[in-house]
Amino acid sequence: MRLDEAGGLLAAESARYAAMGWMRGTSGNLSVVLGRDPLRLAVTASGLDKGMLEPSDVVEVDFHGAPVRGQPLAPSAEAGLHARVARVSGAGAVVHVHALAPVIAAERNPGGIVLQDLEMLKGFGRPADSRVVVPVVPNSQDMRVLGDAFEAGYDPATPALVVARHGVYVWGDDLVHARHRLECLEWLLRFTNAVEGGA
Ligand SMILES: CSCCC(=O)C(=O)COP(=O)(O)O
Ligand SMILES: [Zn+2]
Repeated sequence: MRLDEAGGLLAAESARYAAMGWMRGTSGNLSVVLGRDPLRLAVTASGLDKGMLEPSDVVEVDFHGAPVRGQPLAPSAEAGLHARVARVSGAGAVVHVHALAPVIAAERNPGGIVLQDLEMLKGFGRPADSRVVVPVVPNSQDMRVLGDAFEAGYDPATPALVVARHGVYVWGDDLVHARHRLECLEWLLRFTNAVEGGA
């Protein structure tokens, strides 16, 4: 995929998440894989209102999340984790939002959030009767620390990571696949929070 094509897709998906209230302020970031050998991603630029991105508000980064050449905008501060997730999982797209339900669920379940016997698990790529543990890692400003924590608990069958007191990452074959998974996971976590008591 070309960078300009990726920019259009990332801007449209970001606007959609922002309208859902999952990218408040300048929070959240999205990426799509442009090529695998070597790994290249298009990632949203840092610090912008993700509900108002232009297709040019993206940056091409390498497998460390660093810009591949002189580009006018800085990549997302979390580009390094996007690249790590794409590299380890083989996903074609990684999405990160600041929806509230995942953060509340992680606060209550810092060792991992258990989801079980729910029809919506099928929208997360798992059988309805399965037992899924969504990993939770402590927040860090160092993407290598977050990446190491992600990789240590990585289960190829579970395409999500919750960063405590921060937000959630979900990945898929492409941006639409990742969105469908995220929408279902957010529903599952809202359900879990409600059953456990509270929001
Ligand atoms: C108020 S958002 C704090 C930074 C963050 O967690 C985030 O998702 C946005 O960072 P970016 O560098 O991608 O704008
Ligand atoms: Zn974030």
